[in-house]
Amino acid sequence: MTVLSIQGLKGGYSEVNILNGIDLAIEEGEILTVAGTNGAGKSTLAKAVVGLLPRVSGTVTLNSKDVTSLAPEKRAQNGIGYVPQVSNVFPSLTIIENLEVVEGVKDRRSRIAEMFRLFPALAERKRARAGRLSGGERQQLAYARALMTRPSVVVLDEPTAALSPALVAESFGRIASLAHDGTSVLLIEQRARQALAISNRGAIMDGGRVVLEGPAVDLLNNEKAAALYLGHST
Ligand SMILES: Nc1ncnc2c1ncn2[C@@H]1O[C@H](COP(=O)(O)OP(=O)(O)OP(=O)(O)O)[C@@H](O)[C@H]1O
Repeated sequence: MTVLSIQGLKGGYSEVNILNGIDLAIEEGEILTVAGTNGAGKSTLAKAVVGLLPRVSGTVTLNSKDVTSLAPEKRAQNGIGYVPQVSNVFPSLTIIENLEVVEGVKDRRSRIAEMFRLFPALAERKRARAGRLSGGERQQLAYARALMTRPSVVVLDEPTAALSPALVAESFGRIASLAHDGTSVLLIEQRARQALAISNRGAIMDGGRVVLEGPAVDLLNNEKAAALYLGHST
């Protein structure tokens, strides 16, 4: 079943389009990696999907419902989770407070308990202020916040960007298990090879367009993709 469908998406921050017509779809429990050059429009695509891009045309459909005209809060309530690249937690609030302030959560107590089960490191430090957490803990909290509403799809914008190398593999493992549990993932990543290695499908953006798309394994073996977009193999 298609969970998220993006059709003919164009838009930007002003009258100049950054996205020049994007068509993508993600099935249930699938990870779709979006990679590409710097400035290709990957973060802008993430913003368009979650409702934060000021100017868009085209459609975003979630579980067969057209959510294009919905505000970000409504999209979240409908099942789109988002972990932005920066500002993804409230530094002055404690871990537990960061979870308590997520809007649109029905069974809050049990969801918080579930998040502490999924992220035991957060449970241990639940009264610590988010601003005092390590990069890895902070990211776990950002994931937990995004998962509070039981999203059908989570949009992760460069989740490994601020992590030490030791934590990168752990982060990809966490993303894989999210999808294994049935959550679809739109994964924006600079570490394209590692991201594709845990993905079902991949798309490569350049100049606001998808220039290559297909099964992740095909992209990993595609010489053009490797030479132009995937960088070193480490
Ligand atoms: N808030 C903004 N206002 C105006 N232009 C912006 C804004 N954010 C990004 N842009 C522009 O949109 C274009 C695409 O940026 P975007 O961040 O989406 O690229 P990206 O593919 O995510 O790149 P990177 O991998 O470097 O983060 C760039 O030309 C950028 O300068």
